[in-house]
Amino acid sequence: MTRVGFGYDVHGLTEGRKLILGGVDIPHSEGLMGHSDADVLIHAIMDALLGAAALGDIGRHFPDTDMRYKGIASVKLLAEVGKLVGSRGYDIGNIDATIVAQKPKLAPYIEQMTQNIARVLDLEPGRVNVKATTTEGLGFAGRSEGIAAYAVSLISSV
Ligand SMILES: Nc1ccn([C@@H]2O[C@H](COP(=O)(O)O)[C@@H](O)[C@H]2O)c(=O)n1
Ligand SMILES: C[C@@]1(CO)OP(=O)(O)OP(=O)(O)OC[C@H]1O
Repeated sequence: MTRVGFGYDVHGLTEGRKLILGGVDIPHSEGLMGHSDADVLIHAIMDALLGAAALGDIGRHFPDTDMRYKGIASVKLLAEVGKLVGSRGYDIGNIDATIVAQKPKLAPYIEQMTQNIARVLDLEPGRVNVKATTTEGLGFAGRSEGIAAYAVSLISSV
């Protein structure tokens, strides 16, 4: 059986934090706030995978009240989600994601993000696609108050 999953996440931008997206440390004047490294792209992807497998969401598996996850690299959590989905008898077909950010320009970092995600989930790179868009200055993302990410995934019973 093939199943689809969807994930969405938002984190606010602030000075004094690193900007980590798809496991890539991106030079910028601000970074994302969160209990973890606040990698909003990885969070959306994890929720898409958990959703496809009917396993809830990241808050259920990695509560933001648990100090084990304070400052953790979200790619480590993604590896856990990949194992969990695999342990339930599913293979990941593909992942597609969109980052919504007015700035910085993300195009130079997209390939590295894609490679990181594929490596962590032990997938061929062609099964992962990451995109970026602005909102033409509209809304919270357009005002650079935060960054959002959307993701979908397909998984299939082995
Ligand atoms: N933070 C971003 C946002 C977008 N891009 C790239 O620019 C292209 C055009 O963006 P629009 O919002 O005008 O659609 C988009 O397709 C991305 O390739 C980017 O690099 N970083
Ligand atoms: C990732 C977790 C880990 O504690 O913390 P945050 O970085 O705050 O991110 P969020 O998107 O709010 O999801 C909750 C948590 O699972």
